[in-house]
Amino acid sequence: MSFGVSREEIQQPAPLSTGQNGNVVAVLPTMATAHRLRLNPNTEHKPESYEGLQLEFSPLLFSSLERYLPPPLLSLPRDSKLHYMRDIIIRYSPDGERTRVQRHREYRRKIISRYQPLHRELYIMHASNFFAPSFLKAINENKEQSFRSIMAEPIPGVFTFEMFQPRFCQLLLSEVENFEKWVYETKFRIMRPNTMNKFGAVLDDFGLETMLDKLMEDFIRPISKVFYSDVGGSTLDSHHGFVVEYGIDRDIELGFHVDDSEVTLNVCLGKQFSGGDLFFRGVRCDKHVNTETQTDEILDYSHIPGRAVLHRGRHRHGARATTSGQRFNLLLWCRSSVYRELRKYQKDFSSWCGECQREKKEQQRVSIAATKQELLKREGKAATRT
Ligand SMILES: O=C(O)CCC(=O)C(=O)O
Ligand SMILES: [Fe+2]
Repeated sequence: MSFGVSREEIQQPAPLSTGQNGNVVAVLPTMATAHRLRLNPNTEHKPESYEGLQLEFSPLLFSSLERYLPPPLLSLPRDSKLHYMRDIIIRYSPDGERTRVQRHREYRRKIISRYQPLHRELYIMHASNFFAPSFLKAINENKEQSFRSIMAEPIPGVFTFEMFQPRFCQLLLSEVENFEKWVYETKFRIMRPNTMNKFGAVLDDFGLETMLDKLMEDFIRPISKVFYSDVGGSTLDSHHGFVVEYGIDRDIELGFHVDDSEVTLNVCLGKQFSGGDLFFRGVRCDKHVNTETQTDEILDYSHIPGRAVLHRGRHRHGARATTSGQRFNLLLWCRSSVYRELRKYQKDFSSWCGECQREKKEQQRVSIAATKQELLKREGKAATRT
């Protein structure tokens, strides 16, 4: 399940980027992600003892639940496992998170019971009707080489490929417009995808959650497992799916930001438009989110209907003004609860953060220079002795 989002604006020192006014980075604060458990317990695993700790639930509950944790979490410190399991228990406890989840469920239930879908065929995954044949073939082959054969990678970590059939794009657009019409006529107060968008609709809220879950699990996760394993690409387990709408009477542009996702799928659905380029400016961890852009991190991409862009959520980006016509894009923010838990303990992000990489290289350069200096000094001393 996913929730409405708010974004937080952060000051950004002037980046080395072309033409964007944005000296602001908008970061989407972390939303509650769906923590997951295994279906069957790992009977080989010997759980820790949680006796003697100040806990609001029985220590035995934690020991029993530990066998259900996803395998990568089992070797974490006891505190971490405790934290993860506590989040799950709280979700099912009387107050707090549970109230929030329940309110959102109630909101969805109301919409789904009142809104009449226009194209029911969209609500169940039908791969051969939805996807371009080249995309389906690559997914079926499920090999890095097959994925690469249909993809362009204009800058490391950003992949673009033909994904949806034109008819699917038209049907989804027409469904979203029908939903918006219903919202207008019934004056139902809906939540927009996030606070930076005044327009657009959360697809999960009006019945498309199951279809989008399938899209993530069967189509995006296999690709992410290959290209984004360093940010939990193989353990994506929840999503936030929505459509954004740009044009003269809609949103115009989208400021510089990072997504609240591990991996983002962004597909242009149409219609006819000019402008609206997506710009990328390097991947950053929390600590480095406001650091300068390097020249080799600059990418400007023009959307093409039916074509997908796949990137890490932490890849800084924004969308320029749509100057005429209307642009609709489908966004699927894919998240991994397991990765988010692990990230709290792992502070080396140099496999994906451009600035962490630069810092690491600089440290290595300094240490090599110091070693060379030391060796030269020793050789110099040895030379004077002989
Ligand atoms: O409009 C676009 O293509 C970008 C949308 C986006 O980045 C977002 O909604 O997070
Ligand atoms: Fe985004």
